[in-house]
Amino acid sequence: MDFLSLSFRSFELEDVKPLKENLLQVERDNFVERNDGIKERRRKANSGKEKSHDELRTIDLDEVAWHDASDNCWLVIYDYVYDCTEFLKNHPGGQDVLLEYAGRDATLAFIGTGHSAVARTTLDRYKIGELPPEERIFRIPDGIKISGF
Ligand code: HEM
Repeated sequence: MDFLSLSFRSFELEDVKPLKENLLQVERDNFVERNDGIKERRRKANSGKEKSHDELRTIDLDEVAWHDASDNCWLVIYDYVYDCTEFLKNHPGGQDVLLEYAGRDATLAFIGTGHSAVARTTLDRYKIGELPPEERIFRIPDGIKISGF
């Protein structure tokens, strides 16, 4: 009986060791796979961002002016065009201040109200285009550089 149980135990221990090692290896492989997946998604997201920035649509002031209503509200800030229609109801400063500038340039109002870096980052979500070079007033050679844009 003693001999039997001893030999059974030693068989058990030897059997578990490689199993544990296999499980650890599977865990390691999964981790590497997950990590590679995350890296790949980040790489794609970043390259997408750069691409969309390069391919920004040119929108002139005349087209912007047509979007001056609460269900269709575009703003120009620092020569970029933003579709703020969806953002109107979420703006911490209220809808009215945005609607005052619907369809036109709101750069000085935006800068003048001392928006935070968070607000400037929020802007990125709504960017749809930029003014043609001949209509820009800030982003021209030797123009005023506004930090954060
Ligand atoms: C799409 C453009 C805009 C975005 C994304 C935006 C975003 C924000 C955000 C995130 C805040 C919270 C405070 C902060 O983080 O700075 C804020 C506050 C405010 N915004 Fe805007 N904003 C925009 C345009 C404007 C414009 C054109 C005006 C015009 C005057 C304005 C007036 C205000 C005011 C007065 C507050 C202060 C609210 C308070 O503290 O009670 N915003 N905005």
